[in-house]
Amino acid sequence: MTDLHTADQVRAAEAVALARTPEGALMQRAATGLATVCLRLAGRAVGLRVTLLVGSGDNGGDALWAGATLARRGAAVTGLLLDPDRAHPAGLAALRRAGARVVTAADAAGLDRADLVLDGITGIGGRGGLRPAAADAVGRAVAGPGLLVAVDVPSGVDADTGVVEDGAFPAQHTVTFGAVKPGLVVGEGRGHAGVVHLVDLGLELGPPAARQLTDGDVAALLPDPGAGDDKYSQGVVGIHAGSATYPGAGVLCTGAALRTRPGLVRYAGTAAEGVRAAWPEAIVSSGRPADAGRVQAWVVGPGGGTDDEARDVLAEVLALDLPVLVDADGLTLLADDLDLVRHRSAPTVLTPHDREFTRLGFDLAGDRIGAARSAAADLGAVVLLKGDATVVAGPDGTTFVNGTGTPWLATAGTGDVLSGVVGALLATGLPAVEAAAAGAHLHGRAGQLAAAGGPLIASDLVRHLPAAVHRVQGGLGHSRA
Ligand SMILES: NC(=O)C1=CN([C@@H]2O[C@H](COP(=O)(O)OP(=O)(O)OC[C@H]3O[C@@H](n4cnc5c(N)ncnc54)[C@H](OP(=O)(O)O)[C@@H]3O)[C@@H](O)[C@H]2O)[C@@H](O)CC1
Ligand SMILES: [K+]
Repeated sequence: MTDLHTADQVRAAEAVALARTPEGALMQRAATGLATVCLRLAGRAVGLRVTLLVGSGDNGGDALWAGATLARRGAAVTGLLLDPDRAHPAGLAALRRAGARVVTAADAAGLDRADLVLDGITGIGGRGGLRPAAADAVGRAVAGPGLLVAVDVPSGVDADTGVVEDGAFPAQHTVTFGAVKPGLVVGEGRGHAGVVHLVDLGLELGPPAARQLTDGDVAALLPDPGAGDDKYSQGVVGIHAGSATYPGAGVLCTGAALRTRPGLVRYAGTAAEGVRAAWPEAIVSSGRPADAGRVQAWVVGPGGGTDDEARDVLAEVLALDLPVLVDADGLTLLADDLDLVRHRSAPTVLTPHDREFTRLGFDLAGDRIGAARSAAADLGAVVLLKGDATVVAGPDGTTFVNGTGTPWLATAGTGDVLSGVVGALLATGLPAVEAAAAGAHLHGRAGQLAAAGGPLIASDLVRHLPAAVHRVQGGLGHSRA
């Protein structure tokens, strides 16, 4: 599990640690970790041309100290001071002692010829868009071929929300201190942070603001069937998706459920003929969900249309005292009567993309974690807000950010697959927020595996689900972390 802590949480823990350690010790620890990662990434120090973009706070101090270490190892380091009078004094002295060049913005020629650029403009103390001198330095540095490494947080990225301001530093790697901040793994911030490396500062952090599951965490939520299990004990999922004219959503959703947890899948709906042809393993009927027989969780909505019949089915399923996942057309219908969800006592999982989220009446202004959380609290439901890094929030504030997403998943039908995966996990009896988070993780892993063979379509995802389950359980020679 990767715990995600906000800037305020890190600051509070740092304040406690600072009071217990000699002056400068924490910054030394951070800078040593930073230099170590840089050396590993660059593969050498001697002759390496390094440019430090140095802001006026402690983030700049980290860059200066790390630059001094690299210079002592033989790198040709240039420190560009964006606010020379306010550069971290001890860090600057160390850089000069190590023999590095120190320049100001007026004298910054050659910025685009570095092999490695360290962004120490702002960290968790940054506010808003970069100031002109900083933005100009970023623009010139990124025009070159150098490896782009952000110190703690890419400057211009909000550490908590992942909102990216114009001119922000587009890092390929981010070396972050004390804890991974949510803004490095969610929204546009994920793309700007690149690969995140955590340097442990030994901080005593409280409960995280959000979490990211690892393969090992998901494996623990998916125990293999035991000798005493039968098709019912693994959970029976019911699916109402697709239509006679467009059976695709029913076929994909049913297939995904079967491939995730092949206990028993019941399909009830008008795509019965297509689903039966595709999946002889499913128990298929064209009747109403309430008549489908024993079911432990329902999926309703994908490709089901928005007519009166679909509206009746949605109300009928939501009236059952069982976990229910609502997606796609079901969300469109739900937007007219959110009380259908608010009044439930059994768990509900809603899986909107951005447009469906706003259609439900919630604001989505940059802060995806905050938005998903407030919708979940308002509705008393688990909200899975789809995205490059899908956010899953429970009504009690429990929050997960998915780390396995791939842009290849942005193709038709992948949402139907996700609904089937999460529905199958809900039917096993997992708490709804964990079923949703684990489902998003598996769906992403299946996407990564499918995309390894080139562009993927949704049915490739279904085919790769067993391999994704195997992968998270430690198969294919991969570690679980
Ligand atoms: N505390 C600790 O123990 C440890 C902290 N550590 C490190 O400290 C970092 C936090 O340091 P911090 O608090 O000094 O803030 P920081 O991120 O450097 O930014 C503030 C400065 O930036 C400026 N500035 C603001 N916005 C700007 C903008 N848009 N564009 C341009 N400039 C802008 C702002 O200027 P001002 O508003 O004051 O004029 C101010 O001078 C943290 O991320 C980690 O790297 C580690 O060493 C581990 C130990
Ligand atoms: K930075």
